[in-house]
Amino acid sequence: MAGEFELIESITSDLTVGDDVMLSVGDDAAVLRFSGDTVVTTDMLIENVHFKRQWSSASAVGRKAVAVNVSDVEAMGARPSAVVVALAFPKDLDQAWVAEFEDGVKEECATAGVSLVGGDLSSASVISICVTAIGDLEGRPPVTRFGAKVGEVVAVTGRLGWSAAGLTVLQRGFGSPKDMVAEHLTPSVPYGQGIVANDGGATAMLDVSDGLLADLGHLAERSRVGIDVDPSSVEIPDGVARVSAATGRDPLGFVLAGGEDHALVATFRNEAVVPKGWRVIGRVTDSGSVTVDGEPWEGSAGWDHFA
Ligand SMILES: Nc1ncnc2c1ncn2[C@@H]1O[C@H](COP(=O)(O)OP(=O)(O)O)[C@@H](O)[C@H]1O
Ligand SMILES: Cc1ncc(C[n+]2csc(CCOP(=O)(O)OP(=O)(O)O)c2C)c(N)n1
Ligand SMILES: [Mg+2]
Ligand SMILES: [Mg+2]
Ligand SMILES: [Mg+2]
Repeated sequence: MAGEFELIESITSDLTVGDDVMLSVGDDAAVLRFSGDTVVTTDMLIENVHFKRQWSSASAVGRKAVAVNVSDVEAMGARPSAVVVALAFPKDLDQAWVAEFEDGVKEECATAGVSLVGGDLSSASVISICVTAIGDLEGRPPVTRFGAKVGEVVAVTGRLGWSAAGLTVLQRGFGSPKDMVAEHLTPSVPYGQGIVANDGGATAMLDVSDGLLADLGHLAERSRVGIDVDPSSVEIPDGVARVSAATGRDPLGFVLAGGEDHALVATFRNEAVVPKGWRVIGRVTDSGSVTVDGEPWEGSAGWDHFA
């Protein structure tokens, strides 16, 4: 393994940045210039909690670390601008793992349209990653979790259930359906749709990380409303149906409570204003809780790190 500063040099020597980056890596902090209010968010990926080395390539872990963070910037209705990436790993880790991880980070930054403007390296007993993502509202209002009103519709864009189906087969030692597994290892965030929803009049929004019903629960609580999901409007992807048949688990469970989807879910005043590419899956009610076809969901609504 190279020394810390040689590693930083090899990671950062080929970086390119966007026009809003005044100063990138090599100083004590980066400097960005925005035209509107700034959005900032952070999320960690911890080995054996969020990924396993035997399941994920280093590149997939790098891509996921960026994707799950930029997803939160999208969920505020902002334009994602930049990320900083902190990585800690065991001293005996193969240096190629670090290089491939950083390649994955850069690849996803390019896909998401963000600049890598800094980071940190440390040693640790397991691979631990912390990304902070920054976005520019460019004069728009933020789309919060607390703006949903009774009578509005709930709509989603992105893939629901794929990630959980992929995780389920990985946990059983299998590698297919490949599209489900790939989605779990690197979620395909609907980049650009946060702004589309904001400009389309979304009244509240979040990204689905813990599970659709759990996350809708956060939105309902913050907005002091209820939400009813119409299960007949929720598509069951082929791969989810296959994993469900193989495991005997309810396909709706993957879609409604699976987690790590990084789809965007938002409320809109009515169906007519729902943007193209978004599917209506439910309504905002006055029940004060999240229901599925009017009934409480039996079983887990999503992930809890300490449950
Ligand atoms: N350790 C912490 N200190 C301060 N705020 C936190 C901490 N952990 C989570 N939060 C905040 O709590 C809110 C919910 O967090 P979380 O469920 O992780 O959101 P998300 O699923 O979008 O990542 C966010 O606003 C987040 O910034
Ligand atoms: C090895 C492994 N076990 C379990 C999971 C499943 N899992 C881990 S964290 C999580 C929920 C989302 O992660 P979190 O850190 O809560 O993200 P946030 O809500 O903060 O965006 C899920 C479904 C996984 N991805 N990898
Ligand atoms: Mg979080
Ligand atoms: Mg979120
Ligand atoms: Mg969470």
